[in-house]
Amino acid sequence: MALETRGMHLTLKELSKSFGTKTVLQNIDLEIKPGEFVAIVGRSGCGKSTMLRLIAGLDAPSAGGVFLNDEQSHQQINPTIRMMFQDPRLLPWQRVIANVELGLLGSNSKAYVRQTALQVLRAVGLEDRAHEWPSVLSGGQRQRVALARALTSNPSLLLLDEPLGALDALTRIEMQQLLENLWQEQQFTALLITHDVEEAVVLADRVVLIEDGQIGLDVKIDFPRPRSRGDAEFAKTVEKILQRVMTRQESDHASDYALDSEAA
Ligand SMILES: Nc1ncnc2c1ncn2[C@@H]1O[C@H](COP(=O)(O)OP(=O)(O)OP(=O)(O)O)[C@@H](O)[C@H]1O
Repeated sequence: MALETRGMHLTLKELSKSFGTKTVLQNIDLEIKPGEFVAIVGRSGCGKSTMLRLIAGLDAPSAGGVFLNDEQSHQQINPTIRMMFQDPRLLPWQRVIANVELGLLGSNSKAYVRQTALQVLRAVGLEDRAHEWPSVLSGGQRQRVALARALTSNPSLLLLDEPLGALDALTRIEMQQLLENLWQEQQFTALLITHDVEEAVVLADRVVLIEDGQIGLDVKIDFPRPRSRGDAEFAKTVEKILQRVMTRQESDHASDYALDSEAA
């Protein structure tokens, strides 16, 4: 696996997206440094997945732009960006190894593709399941295969749309640790959508809250890693972000409270 820093520098400039008359994202300015891990939180329907789709080039902004390593993206598919979803989206008619090999696009030799896929499967702890069908794996194992597939091509940006949302609590914690380890090792830039504020504070360098189509909070998390959920500062930070999310859910008016983008 590559050890050099090669995370993507991602910048959103005055990014807006509307569907018909409904404005979902409005003038979003956000800079994510190479190798940074940023978590996006916010109430259901606030525009988190829409933001990820714009970054991935799967949808076009209504105004403003997405800049990948300082170059404006024009909806072309960028092979150094990979996505992972809540549903692992494995091909059931392909064995685990073949599913992982799908992550390696282009004209690589068969031997290279096989060797790389096995190496990444080893990194997610599933090398011994390489020749099985996805259907015999557990939900957590399938998500590990999806993570392996996303990482085979050494992405510079990994977009994670609630990838651990369907897992049980223990498997989820194990996957968080695996994701953190692989991110530290491979040094890609990571953007994680999650409904779980604790997960955001465990994993991210920054937690960004989207509300009313804008950035309501941008909180730097600088506790040492690996982070302990039992730590008093940790619990305080989670609580403050949660309070803000919940306050907003109960409020009908954006002007009911002031924006505070300094710290939670
Ligand atoms: N293609 C589309 N056409 C019309 N409306 C859309 C489209 N895609 C998303 N929306 C609307 O945009 C809003 C934001 O959707 P989005 O999926 O980005 O929210 P989200 O924050 O990811 O929600 P959740 O947390 O529930 O997944 C929603 O009101 C949704 O109905």
